[in-house]
Amino acid sequence: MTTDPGQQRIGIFDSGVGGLTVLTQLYRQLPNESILYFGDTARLPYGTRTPSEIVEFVREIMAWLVEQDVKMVIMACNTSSALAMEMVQAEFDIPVLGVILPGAQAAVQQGKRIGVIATPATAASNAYRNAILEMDDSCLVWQVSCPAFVPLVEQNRIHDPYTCEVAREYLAPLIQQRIDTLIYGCTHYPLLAPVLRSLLPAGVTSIDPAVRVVAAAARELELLGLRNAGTALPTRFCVSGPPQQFAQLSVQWLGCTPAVEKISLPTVVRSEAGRKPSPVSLESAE
Ligand SMILES: N[C@@H](CCC(=O)O)C(=O)O
Repeated sequence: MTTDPGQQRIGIFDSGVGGLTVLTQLYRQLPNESILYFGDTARLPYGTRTPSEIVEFVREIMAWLVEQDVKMVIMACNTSSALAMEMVQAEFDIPVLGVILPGAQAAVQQGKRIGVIATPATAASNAYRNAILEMDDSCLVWQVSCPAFVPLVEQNRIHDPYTCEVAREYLAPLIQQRIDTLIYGCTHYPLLAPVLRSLLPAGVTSIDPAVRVVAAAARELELLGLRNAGTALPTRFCVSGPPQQFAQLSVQWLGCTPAVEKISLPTVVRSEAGRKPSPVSLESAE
């Protein structure tokens, strides 16, 4: 166990390279913090999985991150944030932030006609629609499920003409509705920003929830007295699939080739350390 809690790492996770958009924001806004990045590359994409599969994956990842002694977790994955936030808050006793609320908040401060592009699981969950309407019920929300995007990013086909074609199709109904704001409702999508921006009318503001979630993490660390006063350690990158593939793909966004470890996630058992103890009933407390 680390003695100074400030020096513990912040754990962030995604199915693949999408979380790098959150990592980039962490480097910008919290340069002194040390990060542990996990990409569940053996099981991506998450967006076409069932809700119960997603909850199970997140449970395993959370248990592993707690084992690694992180001081906070940022779910750098909209699909996980949309489907597993409730489970995480009920079962794990460390600060955890998701991307949905910060993204919704940024959008309602920006516009009234809001488009959301997201994975099929996130779109079907209505997490963004519900969060936006709860904050401002005068907003209009259109959600589009974009199943092709994550595989295209993970196959490094961002500049492929086919990607532009697919993006044009996904954005068409939103442009037709004259949206003024577009939420990148998947952390992979800011990596497609050059393509998406070339198709969107100039007046549409695009929202990357990563900016806000990291700002919220900074406030939370401050509040809890968990900011690192020292210098950041190099980011530790871990994946469940081939490490070389992740390293080769991510170099274009990181600007250097990361050292990547392959790890196996633990099978979760209820009484693991760091998890909330199950509530004690009156009978057993007596
Ligand atoms: N980065 C993705 C995960 C997408 C996927 O694996 O389908 C998200 O934010 O939802």
